[in-house]
Amino acid sequence: MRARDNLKCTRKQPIRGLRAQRARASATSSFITSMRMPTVKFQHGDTVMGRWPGSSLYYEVKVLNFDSKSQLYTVIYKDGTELELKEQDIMNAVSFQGRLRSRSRSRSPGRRRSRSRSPARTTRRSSSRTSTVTTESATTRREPRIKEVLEVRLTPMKTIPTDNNNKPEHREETSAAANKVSQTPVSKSEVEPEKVQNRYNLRRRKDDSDVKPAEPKEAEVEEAPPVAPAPAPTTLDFGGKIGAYFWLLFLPAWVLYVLLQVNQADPSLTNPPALPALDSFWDAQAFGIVVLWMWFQAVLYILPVGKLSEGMPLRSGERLKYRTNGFFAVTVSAAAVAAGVHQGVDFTYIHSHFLQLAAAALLISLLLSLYLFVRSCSLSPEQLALGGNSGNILYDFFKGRELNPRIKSFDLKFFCEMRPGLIGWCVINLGMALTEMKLQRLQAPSPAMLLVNAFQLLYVVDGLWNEEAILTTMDLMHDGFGFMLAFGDLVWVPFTYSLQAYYLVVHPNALSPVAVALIVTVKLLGFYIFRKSNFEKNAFRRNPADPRLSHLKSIPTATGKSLLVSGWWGVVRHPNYLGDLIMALAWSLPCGFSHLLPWYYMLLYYDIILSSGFSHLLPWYYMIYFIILLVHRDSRDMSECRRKYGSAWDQYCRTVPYRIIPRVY
Ligand SMILES: NC(=O)C1=CN([C@@H]2O[C@H](COP(=O)(O)OP(=O)(O)OC[C@H]3O[C@@H](n4cnc5c(N)ncnc54)[C@H](OP(=O)(O)O)[C@@H]3O)[C@@H](O)[C@H]2O)C=CC1
Ligand SMILES: CC(C)=CCC[C@@H](C)[C@H]1CC=C2C3=C(CC[C@@]21C)[C@@]1(C)CC[C@H](O)C(C)(C)[C@@H]1CC3
Repeated sequence: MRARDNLKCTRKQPIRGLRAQRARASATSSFITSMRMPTVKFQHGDTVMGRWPGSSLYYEVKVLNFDSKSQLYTVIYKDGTELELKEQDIMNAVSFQGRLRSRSRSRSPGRRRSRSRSPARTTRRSSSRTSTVTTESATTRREPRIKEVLEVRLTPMKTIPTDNNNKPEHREETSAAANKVSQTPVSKSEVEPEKVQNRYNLRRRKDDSDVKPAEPKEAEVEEAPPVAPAPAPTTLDFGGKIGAYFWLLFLPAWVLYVLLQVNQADPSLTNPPALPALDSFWDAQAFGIVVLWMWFQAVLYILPVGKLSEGMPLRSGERLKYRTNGFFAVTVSAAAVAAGVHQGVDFTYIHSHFLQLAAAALLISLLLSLYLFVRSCSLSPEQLALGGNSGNILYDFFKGRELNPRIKSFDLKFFCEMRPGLIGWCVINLGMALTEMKLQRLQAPSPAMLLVNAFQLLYVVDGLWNEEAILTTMDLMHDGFGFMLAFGDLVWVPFTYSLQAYYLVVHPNALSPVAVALIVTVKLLGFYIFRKSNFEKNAFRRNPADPRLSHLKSIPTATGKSLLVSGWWGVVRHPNYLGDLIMALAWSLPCGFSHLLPWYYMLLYYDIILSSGFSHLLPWYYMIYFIILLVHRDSRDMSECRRKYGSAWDQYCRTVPYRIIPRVY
């Protein structure tokens, strides 16, 4: 009851500025003096800024009480979450604003000009911004490398999921969820913070029904708050610094090795390719073709055709605009390629110069990564991605420092992720189909080749049709743009995702109509799960009140964003990965499953390893890589969401215990 009163009070009486703060403080302090209690910095009822555990985010909170024994303050967030915080993680709203102002003054002259310095203006800004206010903590500012350690007492609590209209979920369902929790405990590593040493004591108000998860409103987002510089990451992905050196050397070498291997007449493991002379990788014409292709895609990207979509709010609250005309780009590209085929352009060149084309793309991705790294050195820490500024040059070069590198409105990360590589992959597949026809003397591509081409084309066209959805993915929202993505987008995707088609050129595989029907069914099932789940998350992130999602339940988080706990996101934590994996299976099946047999025997008889052809692995290459990629991506995302959402994320993990495959993983 008291908590509810406090919450109402928070809503009705936002911070009124220094005078109100002082009046309240003096009234409470005389009360405290008369009670002969030890003096405490913040008083019951004060509206202050409280740091969210494990992050550098501060939210407006109300002080409920102070425990002199533990020296902890109990505070309540606007979504009803109660936490116990140490004094050093709480800031007086006025000094908080002062600090933000002084930071923004010293760091951004442009912003200084656009802001009023009057206290009234300051107060209004702080009270109107009901969602999040972001800054770095005093500790991280002074000592950016200090590991963030917050001693906060949190007790996992039941969060009552609301439906999409923010009505509390039906009681029975809540208790069902609670039962489920006790039956399926979440693993320790999932619940326990990885980077933060926390003792839990997180309480939610008993009655959540009137708590509307605060999604950022347009006006709030437009009033850009000062930006938190990216603190140096405390844990490094991809095996840390040593891992980054390894990947930097291994990934390009691996692609070139695989391409040399598949180029051989006998591509088996027992027949490793001889290292060719360096100049055989270089072909000026192939380089010119790759440059021309990228240029062509860049022109299509900047044409003022199609929608201008808004990205998700950045740490500054700003939202970038993206030209999402991917479907237009793929249509024009298809028309250009069709015209080329009609005019007799020899697309079998792609097959015969695959290695040189890949080497050219590798060179371009390397030059691009160098450019990205150099330009990121002159940026302020606010523009860097979280996780990309470890201070180690090679790690940061690999991981990517700048979050949204742009040349005017040309977004390099968005362009590379969605255009040249992705559309190029389809053109390569077409080249393989035409080569198959030529080498196998066919009138039309084989059914297996047609399936692989059609499935992967559908995947790419779907991605471009729903291009806006990429704006809510990890790469666009969190990852910096560096070698990993530049290489991934421009080399890895087009030149390794097309290996199934490459394989079929010289390894024909006859398919019965039943097999075709089965494979198509698998593909459609995967596609359905992938599309529906991505749609749900994307639509929910764009507009949580979307009427099409009114049947879904969500739980609020202290950041103002909610998490879906029903629908596809209530089945597993990454339903979109599940759909993607099923589709990957359908891409490999047309190449034949008998190739899996040698692998089965390999486990039994070592000597068969030597006689098993590497060619057998090729069609399953994507599937194997993709499982590794998605499992790793899932764990990266888990840590990131744990950091962002704290106990609400734990609650989600308890309610939805499986990550990708229901009841398996
Ligand atoms: N073919 C390929 O090579 C690859 C394909 N992909 C595909 O790309 C797509 C995007 O993948 P990716 O970016 O990795 O991840 P997701 O699209 O799954 O995005 C993860 C983010 O979604 C939000 N989220 C997580 N759980 C919930 C929930 N319950 N309710 C609402 N929001 C939630 C979180 O962000 P927040 O809360 O901050 O909004 C989280 O960080 C997937 O379909 C994947 O299969 C990915 C990699 C490679
Ligand atoms: C080994 C290595 C260097 C890996 C880098 C990872 C990248 C290859 C992938 C990271 C996320 C990706 C996505 C797609 C392609 C692969 C990369 C770039 C994607 C564009 C494919 C089409 C989908 O419809 C998609 C838009 C959902 C997807 C987004 C993520």
